Amino acid sequence: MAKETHEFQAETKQLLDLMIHSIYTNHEIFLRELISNASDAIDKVHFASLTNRDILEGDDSFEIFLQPDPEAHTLTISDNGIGMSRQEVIENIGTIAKSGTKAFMEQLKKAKEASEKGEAGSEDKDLIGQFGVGFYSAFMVADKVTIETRKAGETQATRWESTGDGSYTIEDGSREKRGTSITMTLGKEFYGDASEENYTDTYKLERLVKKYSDYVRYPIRMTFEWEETPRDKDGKEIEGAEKEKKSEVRTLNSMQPLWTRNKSEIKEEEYTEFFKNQFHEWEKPMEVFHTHAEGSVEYTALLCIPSRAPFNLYHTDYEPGVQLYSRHVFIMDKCKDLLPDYLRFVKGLVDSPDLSLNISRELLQQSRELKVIGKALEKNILKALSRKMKNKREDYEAFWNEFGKSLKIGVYNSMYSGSDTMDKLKDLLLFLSSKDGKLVSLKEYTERMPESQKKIYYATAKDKETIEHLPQMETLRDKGLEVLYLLDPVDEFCIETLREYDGKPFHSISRGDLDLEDAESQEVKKETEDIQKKNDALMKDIKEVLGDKVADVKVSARLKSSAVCLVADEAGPSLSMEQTFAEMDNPLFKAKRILEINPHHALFSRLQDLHHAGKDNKEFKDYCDLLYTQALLIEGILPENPVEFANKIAGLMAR
Ligand SMILES: Nc1ncnc2c1ncn2[C@@H]1O[C@H](COP(=O)(O)OP(=O)(O)OP(=O)(O)O)[C@@H](O)[C@H]1O
Repeated sequence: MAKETHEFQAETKQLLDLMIHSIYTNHEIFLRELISNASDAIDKVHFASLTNRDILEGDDSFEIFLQPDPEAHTLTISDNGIGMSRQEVIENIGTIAKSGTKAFMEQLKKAKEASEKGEAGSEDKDLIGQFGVGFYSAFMVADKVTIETRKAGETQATRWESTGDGSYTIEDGSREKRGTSITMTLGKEFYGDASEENYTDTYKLERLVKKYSDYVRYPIRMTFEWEETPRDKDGKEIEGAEKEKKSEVRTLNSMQPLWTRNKSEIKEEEYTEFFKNQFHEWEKPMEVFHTHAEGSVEYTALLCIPSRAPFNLYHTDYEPGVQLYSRHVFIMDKCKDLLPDYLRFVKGLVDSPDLSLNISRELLQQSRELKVIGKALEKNILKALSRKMKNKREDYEAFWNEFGKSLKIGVYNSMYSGSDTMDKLKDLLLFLSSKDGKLVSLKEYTERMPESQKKIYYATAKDKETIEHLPQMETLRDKGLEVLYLLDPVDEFCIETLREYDGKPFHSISRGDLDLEDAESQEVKKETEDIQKKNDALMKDIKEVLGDKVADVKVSARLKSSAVCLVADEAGPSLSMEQTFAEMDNPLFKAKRILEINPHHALFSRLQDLHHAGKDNKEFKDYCDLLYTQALLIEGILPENPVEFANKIAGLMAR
């Protein structure tokens, strides 16, 4: 096919521009990224060869080869992996289909700004791996990148070339063997003996491979050349003899998988490097699990809880799962059937001789062995979390802030899966408390409940301040009752799924009756019921005016200084759940709204007066409407018709 020139996608252009002009100083990681791509490509052909040996075309000595050329100022990284077809090159290299790219660019811009402001540490963030824009990192050091690739099983090779300036060319290539070679024509700061970052220097490359890619499972090889004075038969240099050129191909990486080594001999930094290398982590993991078991199923697991949640952890494009190996041979990436979904943030691998290499992935994912391993690992992780919560509270809270949402979603989902997940997770949950503004567990909450309190109270809103200003909070605050603040929409779904903790039911302060048991509250309740009876007609007429906006209108026992509040009926969704459903474009779930009016507020007697003048009186109707809209606003819900509301207020003010 003829040579074609293609424009990069607008997003790709932006990304390349940022890469090239980035202040991102850790250029050397480009090597790790390209080696990691090469290793992935070999994994793919290796795996395909398990069921189709022909794909290897007789070449099964997998390797990655580095070829620096100081004269031409180039560095080539070759692999005999799966390769790419012309179409795949266009799809994988020319376009960025990943939704993460935008987020990546924002982070990169932020890092740039932070570094311009001189904020410490801002430049070390290894953003590249996190967002999976690995290949493009080549443009940090190269003025031109050339790819020669041939897909295993196909005959035509493809050549791709770009200077990173907005377009690339693509044409037929001449590569004969399957696999990919990426040649970087290095920028002038990146070659030559005078350069601090000379990527044509074999010793520098060797050091970088040791540092970043030592555990890569395939040999990373390079030819070393040197000059040597010839020696005599006793091994002594021959005086005056002319130096001879020597060369040797050496393997740069140890290839010994870290997880096969003895735990006690592994340093913390080695684990950190490993997770950075293999799992695109960019900081030291929060927790590392390295276990070996020899029960009914033998396995070694090396897992970690990262120190930060990836930006897309809860998006559909996030792929959870751990890598699987059998006797150190890679089987698959991202096996999501090993651990439950609520542990989707756990990264790492499992290597087991009991996992079969030769069955389909579908069967493998349902295998008994995998289930046994998964259950054991889940147990280990939960135990470790529970220990952390008990003994290292600060660390646990750091974990919670990053990954708590996952556990809460896990509890909610157990409603459908019918599993015992809920029981496993309930003691690991934390919520913000009204007591001291700190995070509290359900156990801690119930242990410090006064005896007269029979329920666990909670309030929902977008932020702490809104809850603190809710009219309903006043009574509870006055009585010194602790309220859990549920600030994330998933919190309420989680609590509703649990229903109770240690026999104590959860109760929203914006729902049904508060059921306070103390003597004073009982008295208020009785008094409220009396007022309700006496004002039955008033309540009925307010309800009639408001029509189907509310399910009921009641005299309130929960209000102190505010005139009104809106609560939801005991059954059905709450107001905040209704909001969440509406945001999810699911407006069918509606809360049954109950308007509560404070009988001790001056407005109440005004309402009574207006009511005396007749329920069809316009002013009475306006008051009812205004009261309802106020209650909506307090809940953070916009009125359906803000103009009408504003006009009514204006009219009232002008009177
Ligand atoms: N050496 C290679 N051999 C075959 N395909 C490759 C090679 N290098 C890159 N690719 C293809 O190009 C795609 C894009 O690579 P890139 O490094 O930008 O992202 P990635 O590898 O998918 O993500 P990440 O860097 O997070 O692993 C790869 O997914 C792969 O399909």
